Amino acid sequence: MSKPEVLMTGPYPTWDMEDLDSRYVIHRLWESKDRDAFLAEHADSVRAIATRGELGASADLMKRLPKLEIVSCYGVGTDAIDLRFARENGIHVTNTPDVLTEDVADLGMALLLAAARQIPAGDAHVRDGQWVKGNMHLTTRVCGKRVGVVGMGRIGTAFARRAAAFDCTLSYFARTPKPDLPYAFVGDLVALARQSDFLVVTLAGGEGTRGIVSGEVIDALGPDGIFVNISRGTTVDEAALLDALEQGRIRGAGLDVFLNEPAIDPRFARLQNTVLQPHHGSGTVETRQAMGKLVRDNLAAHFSGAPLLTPVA
Ligand SMILES: NC(=O)c1ccc[n+]([C@@H]2O[C@H](COP(=O)([O-])OP(=O)(O)OC[C@H]3O[C@@H](n4cnc5c(N)ncnc54)[C@H](O)[C@@H]3O)[C@@H](O)[C@H]2O)c1
Ligand SMILES: O=C(O)[C@H](O)COP(=O)(O)O
Repeated sequence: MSKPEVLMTGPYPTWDMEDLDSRYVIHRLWESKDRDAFLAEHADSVRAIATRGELGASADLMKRLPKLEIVSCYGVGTDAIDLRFARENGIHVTNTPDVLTEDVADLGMALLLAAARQIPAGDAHVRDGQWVKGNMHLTTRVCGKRVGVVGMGRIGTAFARRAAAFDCTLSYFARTPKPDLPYAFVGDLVALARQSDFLVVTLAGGEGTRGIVSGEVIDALGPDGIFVNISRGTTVDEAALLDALEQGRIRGAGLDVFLNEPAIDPRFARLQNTVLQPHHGSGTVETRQAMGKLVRDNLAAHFSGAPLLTPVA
């Protein structure tokens, strides 16, 4: 039997590419010189898209592939996939939940610690020879503080567990209370920010959460507050965040996600009170291997008629 044809929107690590190449005919969209011509050439044979969280699959792309059966996403966030179009057209969508949760939560904790304890500044103090001239300025304690988690899903819950181990007091904002969790539910995001020392965003992206962390929420966090975002850049009013950081209206931030990645607003690079990461929450070998395996297992399940492991649509 001939191999199913799969359109890939961007590359995966070598260990995935080798396996995918052995099982499927892979069409590498990112290598095409003329995207329209490339899609037209393979339109009648592509049965699957293997994509990444940030590349997604738009309705426009899916429309051009009339034989499309499944979109398998390397990432848990499906905000860049037009789920409505997929559902209306009977196209399956899968993602990679759970396998990345712990590493993303780890990075969230690392960003909080790095921003509060100003680890990059301490590193520079030692590295640049400033230490012999004098001691570094004092920083902010993390343990025992009040942490507000915005969006209490898998990653939010894993982050809260870590913060609890630092003896922090946890409260959270979600659409509905989670009675199984031993943390206080706060249904008003401004109120949550006002009563928190640190605000940590772990929400899903997409239109439902766009700009939900508004200027008002950031101001409510206050001049001693630290903001951490490990969700999507879209969840925060980024201009308001930048203004607040530049003007010292919040103490600092730890950010893994931004608008317009990777060409982020250059104002971020000039901030001394902010720790930046290149959307690397899931960026460990262990997690990326597990994510790639899940993408491949979902495709294999689909093409063998078995139930999908992690269906979204
Ligand atoms: N930084 C990274 O590298 C990285 C890695 C993986 C995931 N992520 C992001 O983290 C997000 C969360 O992942 P997860 O596995 O925890 O997903 P999840 O679905 O378990 O959690 C998302 C939470 O957001 C909540 N939510 C959605 N819309 C909301 C709204 N309008 N108001 C309040 N709460 C709302 C949901 O109820 C859910 O609890 C992903 O969607 C992705 O965007 C980032
Ligand atoms: O590559 C990514 O975007 C992240 O590592 C994981 O994807 P997600 O953030 O879409 O889950």
